[in-house]
Amino acid sequence: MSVAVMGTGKLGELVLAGLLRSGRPVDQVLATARRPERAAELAERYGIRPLSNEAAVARADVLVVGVKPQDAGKLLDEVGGKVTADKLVVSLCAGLPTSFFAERLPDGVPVVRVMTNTPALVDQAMSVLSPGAHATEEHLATAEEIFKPIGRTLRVPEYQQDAVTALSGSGPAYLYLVVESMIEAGVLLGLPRTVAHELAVQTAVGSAVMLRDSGEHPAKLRESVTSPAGTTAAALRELEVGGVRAAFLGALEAARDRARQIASDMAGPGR
Ligand SMILES: NC(=O)C1=CN([C@@H]2O[C@H](COP(=O)(O)OP(=O)(O)OC[C@H]3O[C@@H](n4cnc5c(N)ncnc54)[C@H](OP(=O)(O)O)[C@@H]3O)[C@@H](O)[C@H]2O)C=CC1
Ligand SMILES: O=C(O)[C@@H]1CCC=N1
Repeated sequence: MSVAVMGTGKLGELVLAGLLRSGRPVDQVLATARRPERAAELAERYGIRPLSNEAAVARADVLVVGVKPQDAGKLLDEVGGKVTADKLVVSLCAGLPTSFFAERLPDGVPVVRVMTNTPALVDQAMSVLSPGAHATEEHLATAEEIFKPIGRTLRVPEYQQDAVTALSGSGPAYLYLVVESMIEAGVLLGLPRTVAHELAVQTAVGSAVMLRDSGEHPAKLRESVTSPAGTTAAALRELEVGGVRAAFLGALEAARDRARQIASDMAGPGR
């Protein structure tokens, strides 16, 4: 089964690299790019020969749409009409419902919507799948074959995908901001930047692995760090005064609302 990444940017490249890393033969991994310089970069890095969108649609069994949501309409105008119902379209586009694709593809073409994230780089992605109208169990399993080797997968009903995008799609950025802020705080306290960096990164990695492997609720793990009348309680009070929890609630709502806005901006003919 051959897979084409259509629009190989930051996320598309991670999927492409994951396909190759997971042992898929190089002649079954295809990619398209808009700019010749980008095509050359991908060819050099992965030993593939990027091809046109039209050639990818003709050759691949699975078409992974990696363009920005705002470019998806144009891509579908270009090649959507040539996609046949024996192919599978996998959309990585934030916000866009599978109905957006169904309206621009021939009748019966199956579409699976997937929200993955950048830890795909280290086979630690969280990829969340939802079937569109014509996608069967077999199509979902085919999509999972692409994403399981690069992390965890989960299926949710499509109406949950904007919330998923806000949590795990954008989530790495929130965690990086926390680590970045801890590094700056360490520097403020007088630590050399390299030391602050190492401490913050290893603390993030150790805490994340413990969270996953212990299976404990984060509140319990936080309590076990917080000694009575100790340093952690003093720090946590400042974070609560700063409204960190409320800021996260507001941030995820904003991300969810932005996903909805992207979809409504793209709705209608000619977009
Ligand atoms: N980045 C992330 O963490 C995540 C992104 N996503 C989704 O993934 C998608 C890609 O995001 P991201 O990788 O960040 O964005 P990028 O802009 O890095 O990637 C999009 C790529 O598509 C290319 N492209 C656009 N139109 C065409 C076309 N007609 N034919 C061929 N290639 C084309 C662009 O080319 P050019 O280089 O010329 O601009 C670019 O390389 C988005 O839909 C986003 O919502 C989902 C989850 C996480
Ligand atoms: O910021 C974005 O729109 C994309 C989708 C989720 C993560 N990055």
